[in-house]
Amino acid sequence: MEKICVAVRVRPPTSTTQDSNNSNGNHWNVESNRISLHKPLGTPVPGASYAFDHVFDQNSNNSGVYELLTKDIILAAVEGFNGTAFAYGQTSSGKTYTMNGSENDPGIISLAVKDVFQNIEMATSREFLIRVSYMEIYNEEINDLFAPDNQKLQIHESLDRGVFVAGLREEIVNSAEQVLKLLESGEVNRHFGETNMNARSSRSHTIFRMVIESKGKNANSGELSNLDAIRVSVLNLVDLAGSERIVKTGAGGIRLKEGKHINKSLLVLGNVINKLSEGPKQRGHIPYRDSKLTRILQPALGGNAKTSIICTVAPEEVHVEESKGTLQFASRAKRITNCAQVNEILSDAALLKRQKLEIEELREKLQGSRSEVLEQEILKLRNDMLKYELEREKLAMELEEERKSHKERERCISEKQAKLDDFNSLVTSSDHDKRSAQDLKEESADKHYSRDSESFHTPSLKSDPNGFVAKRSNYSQPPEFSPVVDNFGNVADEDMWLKMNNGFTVDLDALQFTPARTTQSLTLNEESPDLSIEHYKEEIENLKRQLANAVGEKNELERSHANQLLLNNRLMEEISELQQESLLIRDVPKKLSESVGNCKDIYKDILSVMQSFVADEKSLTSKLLSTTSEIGVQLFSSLETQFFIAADGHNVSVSENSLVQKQGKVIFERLNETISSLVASQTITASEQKELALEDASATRKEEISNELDSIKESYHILENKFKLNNQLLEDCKERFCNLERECNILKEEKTSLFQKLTVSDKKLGLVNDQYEKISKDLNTETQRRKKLEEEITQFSKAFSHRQVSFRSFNNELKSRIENLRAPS
Ligand SMILES: Nc1ncnc2c1ncn2[C@@H]1O[C@H](COP(=O)(O)OP(=O)(O)OP(=O)(O)O)[C@@H](O)[C@H]1O
Repeated sequence: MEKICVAVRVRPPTSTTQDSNNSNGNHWNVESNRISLHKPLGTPVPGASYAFDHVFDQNSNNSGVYELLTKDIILAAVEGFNGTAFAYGQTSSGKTYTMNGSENDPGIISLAVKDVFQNIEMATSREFLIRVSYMEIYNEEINDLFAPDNQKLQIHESLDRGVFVAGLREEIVNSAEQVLKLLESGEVNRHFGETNMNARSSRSHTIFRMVIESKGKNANSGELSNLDAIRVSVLNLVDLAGSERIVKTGAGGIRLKEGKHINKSLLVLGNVINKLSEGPKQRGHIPYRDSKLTRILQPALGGNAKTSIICTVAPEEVHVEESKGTLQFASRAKRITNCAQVNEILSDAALLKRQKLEIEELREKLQGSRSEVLEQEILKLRNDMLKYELEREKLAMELEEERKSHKERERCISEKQAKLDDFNSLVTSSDHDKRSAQDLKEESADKHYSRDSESFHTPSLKSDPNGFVAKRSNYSQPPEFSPVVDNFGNVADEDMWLKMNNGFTVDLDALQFTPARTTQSLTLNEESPDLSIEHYKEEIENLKRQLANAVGEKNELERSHANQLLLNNRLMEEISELQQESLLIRDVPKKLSESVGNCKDIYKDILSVMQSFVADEKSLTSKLLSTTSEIGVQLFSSLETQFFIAADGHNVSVSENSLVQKQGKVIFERLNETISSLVASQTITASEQKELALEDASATRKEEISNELDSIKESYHILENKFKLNNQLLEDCKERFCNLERECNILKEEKTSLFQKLTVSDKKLGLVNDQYEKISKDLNTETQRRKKLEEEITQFSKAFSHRQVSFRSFNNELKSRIENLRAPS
């Protein structure tokens, strides 16, 4: 047995609260492992001093916290002990910072992951398998952070796995880096939200889980008991959502709903811690089942695990009340003792494990049903079992009969086969005996055997006189008929024919039997010598058909026999399954009887607690309570008896039923008596009534006033907050107005300078326009001048060509005159 390790960590004041913290109010003082509230002048506030295993002040870092609080748990987890570390505290007190850390100050989760892998590397004598999962409990629903589609997962409980979340994705990992990457991806799916208290407030409880399995490396050679065992430990690292006062967080809508769920589950956690801190005798029923969080953390709280809790505290004076609440929670948690032990599973117990699982599944299936339904189901299963047994016996008998008739048929077939063989041998020997000189005559004729001969295709006999064909053709008497081929199985194949007949090929298809044989050595024929060969043929054909039928029948029977065997095996399997199931079911009433016993104890506890609230033992309420208690206990006892009887393996007999009925009757009478006595006690005197009425009225009034006072306080807080908010808004507005005014002036200046620039540009534009018009005019004049010049050039070129023509004719004329002149006259 060891106590839970509890530490407190005070976070540094946040930038938004730093100013208010500087105000000279009460403050927390940390000294060694003690934290106490001090007045502004340093005197301690009475009753507000707490001691823990460790107290970390504002200057602490995550690795310091890890070293002192969590490292041992991680080492133990590698050695096979379950471990849990969780952070508890009001919203914005630094839980997520402690568990997840920051870039410069890695949190407990990443330090733990790295340490696990480092320790595994050092444990060289064992081999390890690590699985990780990451879930959140958001609005009392479990979601898988590694697989966002896995929502609303259910919690189950089994003998070997304990409490577990069904359907949660588990990743097998082999390095710290891989785990940290997975965590990063899971973090994206987590629910965060902004509140007045925390810009990034966790809206869900998260549980990061590592399952560490290990086995000795030399399992086969070493001592069986130690090395063959598999160690399985579960390490939970939990970041709880913070408790919050709705007024402070300013939550509404979704945030409000989340806040309610968070507070409710933390309240249940508080209740569980309260109960556990009371010690084993006083604690009674522990309400683990009241929330998913406590259900999952059940082994960590008073169970088989090493557990540490880090309670985070916000230093600001405004949070003093919440911080006190956290410290009280921590003080109570300190009293809890756990009993951690190495979890070892023997490998040859795997079958047993599976059976336990099946029993568990069956139990779960049956849980929630009422006892009659259970009994009916048991009866139904028993009936089914009997039915199956009967059916099995019937089938076994049928099978036996089938076997017998099968043997009979086989015997018939073998007899027929023997007959047929006899017949064949008779036919063969008779053929052999009746070889005749006719063969010799045919021998010469066969020399000239022609393949064209339509009548009789018989192979050469001379080629191999001792061969099969020759022998078969060697009739002692002149045959009128060729031998009868009884069975083509005995006839040589084509190659053989060729070998035997020196290249002569016989057409087996054309082989015919000659008609009407007169002599046969067969006994049958002796009795009826006139029997024709057709008759034999027919008989042989018949026998062959019979044989084929018999063989078919035999095959069919073999098939059905195999089917029957299969069916039989299947039935045997089903029956043994059913027998196992019925054995398991037989255990159910016993378990139910146990759980009814437990319920009875819890019920008693509840009622005794309720009675302790009633001051006057003789009051009506007290009487009512004690009667209810007795009735309830009796009811539970009858249920217990019922289940006990059922667990004994009997159906509830008539006499037992009447016993239960009697008990019911007694309960009913007791109830009637109580009601009448209650009614009687109501007739009290008028003065007593008045007194009571007055007392009631004053109590009610007092309660009303106290309620009103509470609501006024609450409204005052709300108004105060609103006032602060409005002031803040006003300040913001002023600042924004100044900013806007400044921006407006700048804009005005910009506008004037732009206007000036615009005028200058206008002037420049006018000048450019003038220049443009002038250039256009010049261009027109130039164009016209150019046109004129072109016309002149045209005229000049016309005149030039005209002159060129007249010059050429003048030249010609001149040339002819010179010719004339030169010519001798
Ligand atoms: N030890 C610390 N050193 C520096 N900053 C811290 C420390 N603890 C908390 N903070 C800062 O305080 C703020 C609130 O912390 P955090 O989000 O961890 O609170 P929480 O308890 O997880 O709140 P909630 O329950 O709303 O999720 C964050 O900005 C965080 O960085």
